[in-house]
Amino acid sequence: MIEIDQLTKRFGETTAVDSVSMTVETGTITVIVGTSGSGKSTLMRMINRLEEPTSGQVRINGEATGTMTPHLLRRRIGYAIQGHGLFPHHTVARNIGAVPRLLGWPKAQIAERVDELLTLFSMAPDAFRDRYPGDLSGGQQQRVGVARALASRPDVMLMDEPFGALDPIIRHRAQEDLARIQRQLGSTIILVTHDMEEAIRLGDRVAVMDKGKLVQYARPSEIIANPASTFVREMLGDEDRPLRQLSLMHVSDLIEAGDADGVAIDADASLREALSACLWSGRDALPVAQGGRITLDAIRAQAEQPA
Ligand SMILES: Nc1ncnc2c1ncn2[C@@H]1O[C@H](COP(=O)(O)OP(=O)(O)OP(=O)(O)O)[C@@H](O)[C@H]1O
Repeated sequence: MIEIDQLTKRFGETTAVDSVSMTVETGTITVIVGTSGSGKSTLMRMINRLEEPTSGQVRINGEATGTMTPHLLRRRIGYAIQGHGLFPHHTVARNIGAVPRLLGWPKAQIAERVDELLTLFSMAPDAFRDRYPGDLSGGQQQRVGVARALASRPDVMLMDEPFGALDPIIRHRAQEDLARIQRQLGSTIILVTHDMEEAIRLGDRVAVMDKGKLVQYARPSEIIANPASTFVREMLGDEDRPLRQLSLMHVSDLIEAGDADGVAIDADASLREALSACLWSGRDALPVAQGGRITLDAIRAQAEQPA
C-alpha cells in the first residue's frame, strides 16, 4: 500500500502539487489524469524522490520514503517514461536486465527473467533478446521500456505517459497488454496520462488533478456517474459519457432468453462493442456465444439511463 499524505511541492511562486492525500492499494492500477501543468508528473516524481516534497510524506507499506536512501528507493520502484529511455548501445536483454544487474542477481536468473518478460510482452526471446533498440519498432521499444521497469519485480511501478508517443491503434493494444500483465503479475502501478479515455479504461482508481489539487479520486464508474466538478465533467467530455458508460459494462449484464440471427458476440464483450456490432451489421439483436441474446433496445436503455 502506498500512502500519499498531504504532499505539497512548490517551485518558487508556483504550487505544483497542493496538499494531495490518497491511498493506493497493492496490486491495483491507479491512473493520475489531468490537463497539462496540473501537477501529475510532479506528484508521481515525489513518490520515487526524483522530486523532494516541500511538505508532506509518502509511505510505502508503512515505511516513510523520506528516510530511505534515494537510489535504493528507486531500485524498489520501477519507472517507465514516454519515449522509453532505453540505452541505444545495449541489447534488449541488457536493457531489460539493467536493474537486476545493479541488484547483483546471478546471470542465469537475469537471463531467465529477460526471457520471461519478453514472452509476456509477446516478443519471442530468440528473435529479440540480442537486438538493439534502434532495430525495433516504436511499439516494441515501448514494450521493452515497460519490461525493463518491471524486471526486478518492483514493489511499485510508476509510468509517466508510457503510451504518449504511440499511435492510437498500437496504443490500445499496449494498454490491453499492460492490463493483462498487471493482472498476471499482480503489480501495483501508478500511471500518469492526460487522456481520460486511457484513465477510464486502465484504472482501478482514477485520480483527477486540477491546478495542483486532487479534485476526485474514485473508481472509473463513479467518476462517470458522479463527476465531482465541472472540470471533471469537461475532462470526461459530456457527449461521450453514454459510450463510456457502455464500455464499462458487459454483454453478460444484459443477456435475455431468446434467439437472434448472425454472428454471436461473447458474453465478456463490452456493451459498447455490442452496440457497434448491432449498428455495423444492422441487427436489432445479437446471439450471445454462451446462450441467449442481447438486444439493441436493452443497450440503448442502458445508455439513456441518467448517470
Ligand atoms: N523543475 C521545475 N521548476 C519549476 N517549475 C516546475 C518544475 N517542474 C514543474 N514545474 C511547474 O509545476 C507545475 C506542474 O508541472 P507538472 O509537470 O507536474 O504538470 P503535469 O500535469 O505533469 O503536466 P504535463 O502533462 O504537461 O507534463 C507546472 O506549472 C510546471 O511549470
